[in-house]
Amino acid sequence: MDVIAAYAAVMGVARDFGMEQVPFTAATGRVLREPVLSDRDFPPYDRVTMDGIAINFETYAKGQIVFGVEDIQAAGMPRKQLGSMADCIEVMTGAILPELTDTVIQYEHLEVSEHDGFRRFTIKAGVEQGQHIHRQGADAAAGQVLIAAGTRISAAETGVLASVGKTMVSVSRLPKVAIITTGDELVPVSETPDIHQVRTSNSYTLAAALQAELGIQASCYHVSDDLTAIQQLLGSLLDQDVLICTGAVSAGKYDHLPQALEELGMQLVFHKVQQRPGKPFLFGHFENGPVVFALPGNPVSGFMCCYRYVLPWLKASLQITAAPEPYAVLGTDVHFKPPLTYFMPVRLHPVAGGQLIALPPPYHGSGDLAALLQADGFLELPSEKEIFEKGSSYPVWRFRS
Ligand SMILES: Nc1nc2c(c(=O)[nH]1)N[C@H]1C(S)=C(S)[C@@H](COP(=O)(O)OP(=O)(O)OC[C@H]3O[C@@H](n4cnc5c(N)ncnc54)[C@H](O)[C@@H]3O)O[C@H]1N2
Ligand code: MOO
Repeated sequence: MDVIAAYAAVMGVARDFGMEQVPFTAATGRVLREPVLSDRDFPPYDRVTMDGIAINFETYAKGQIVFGVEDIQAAGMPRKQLGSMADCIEVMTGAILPELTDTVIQYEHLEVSEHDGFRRFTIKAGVEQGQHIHRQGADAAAGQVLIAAGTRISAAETGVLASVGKTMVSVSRLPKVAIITTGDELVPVSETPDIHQVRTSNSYTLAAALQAELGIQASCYHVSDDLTAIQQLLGSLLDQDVLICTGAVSAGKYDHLPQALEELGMQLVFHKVQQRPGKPFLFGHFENGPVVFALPGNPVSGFMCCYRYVLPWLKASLQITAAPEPYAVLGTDVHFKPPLTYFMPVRLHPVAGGQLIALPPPYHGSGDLAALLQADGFLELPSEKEIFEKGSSYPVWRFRS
């Protein structure tokens, strides 16, 4: 199966994890499931945007430049009204524009003087009618959709939720995800491995990706290379929404995972994708049970499959409105012969004009986890070609922004 077909097959079994109501203060990073409307015009009144005075422009247009001060209108004060067209009201940023005024002049363009105990302002610069007023409804009318359903709530959305008084919001429920690692060569992080052993890292990489990208808190399990033990563990996790396994999925004598999943009743969608890394990737689902991503054990393989398949699937299932994939431009010629889609680790260099130039760091294959430290994403080089010229562009799956 090729990458395009595998991706389509994965997306074909998208699930809905449901919704929940959360306080807006706890909603950052979550996916909004209802449109958020403006409860009133934005701004809700003609808002003064400079500290200074408000006048009626017609008086100024007739040639008057000295204005006596009648009153003051500060932010938070109920609206006042200009008594005489020959006068002004001092106004502060954020205040409602006083009635019968239509123009604001900032203090920097004024000279203050006192006359018979009265304060007066003389205008020292040109004035345009209506200046320094943020008009009622200029940003949004009451009842307008400000945030569409499907938006991932960022700091900007949080501010708008506060502005419209939306204390509780409906968001996608986060799925229950279990990450299962396999392999007798793996030892816990806190232990010193023997020469033939390695510390386990895949569960941490994948859990970190889910946490960072979607705020999902996965639970992690490890099981030895034993068919019965694998079956027991998987059997106890069928109440999860998603199982992400790593390792034991290729052709080795101890690669029991495909058999264990099949015997538990998983419906296999595919096993093996024409890609490097990540060729032994297996995908399936249980009827009324979890969706299963069985990723190859090699650390870069699992990581790539997570960004190319697992995260897009989770985003679709969480009902996030999809953004188009970014492209990057190859900064060097690349040769890749096998008839496989090549996901090449690349560092991305932004250049003037908005392009991203992709350059591969030294990379020694899918066991070379440390190569990712010098990379920002995977450039997807299609299987139909062997030579990829400098200057050509391809989709890039970013894991660092
Ligand atoms: N005869 C064949 N051999 C292999 C094939 C094949 O098609 N035919 N595919 C190769 C490819 S490609 C990959 S990728 C690997 C994937 O193998 P498995 O998914 O079965 O993974 P393991 O054999 O269990 O482990 C591979 C490698 O990754 C290390 N690993 C595993 N889990 C972790 C972890 N949690 N943390 C850190 N490192 C981990 C493991 O130690 C191995 O070095 O198969 C090829 N072989
Ligand atoms: O496809 Mo494997 O993931 O090359 O190492």
